[in-house]
Amino acid sequence: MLTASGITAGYHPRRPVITDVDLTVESGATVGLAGPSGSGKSTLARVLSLLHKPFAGSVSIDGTVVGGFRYRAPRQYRTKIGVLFQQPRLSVDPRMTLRQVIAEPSRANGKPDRVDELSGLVALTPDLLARRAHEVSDGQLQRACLARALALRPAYLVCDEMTTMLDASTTAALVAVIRDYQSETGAGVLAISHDTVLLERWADRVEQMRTERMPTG
Ligand SMILES: Nc1ncnc2c1ncn2[C@@H]1O[C@H](COP(=O)(O)OP(=O)(O)OP(=O)(O)O)[C@@H](O)[C@H]1O
Repeated sequence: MLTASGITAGYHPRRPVITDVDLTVESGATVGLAGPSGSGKSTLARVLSLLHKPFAGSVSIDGTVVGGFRYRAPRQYRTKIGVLFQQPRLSVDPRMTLRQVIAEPSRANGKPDRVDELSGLVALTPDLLARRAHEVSDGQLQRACLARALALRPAYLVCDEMTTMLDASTTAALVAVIRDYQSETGAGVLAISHDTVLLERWADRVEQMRTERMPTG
């Protein structure tokens, strides 16, 4: 289980974006997270991915409270969680080829890269693997980001508006890849989306992010 307990988090200690939020993603389950824009879904996703330190509360993985966030997150926990963001371009060095993007987590962790296997999974051809991030479409780049997210065989996958920039057929293809990965490995998935139709189809249950304060702007 990937669990957030009593999370209060945000970008200014006096104005937290989320207050005392609990959320659990069970192994093998797909949990949807819906809620209005600005309600803090991405903030919670970043806390659960150990990328953002909360003001209060804890994240635990399979029963153990994780001791640190960001660069202080222990590697054995960080690598258990794969993350996909809405805008693949913001999470990729544009000078890297897609092959380098997919190989990066394995290289950084001293593991053999599985680029051929992973690229087959997300249907990226050798021709596309040789292109740089700025030379491919958003959909092709998001396919590479999904392959990268699966590279270390994470026990949990956090998908934050992963499909917002994509057309319907790429969305369906990526969701299918995640479903297959899940049935093979028993991974738990957190799926955040504005698209309630997609969430109803994709998730086993859908949680609502409650709003503490109205979004400004
Ligand atoms: N890096 C940041 N610095 C300061 N404020 C931020 C930052 N990121 C998000 N916020 C603010 O935190 C609030 C919650 O944002 P967040 O992205 O978590 O919500 P969300 O529910 O994911 O919204 P959306 O559905 O629009 O993505 C918003 O008011 C946003 O402006």
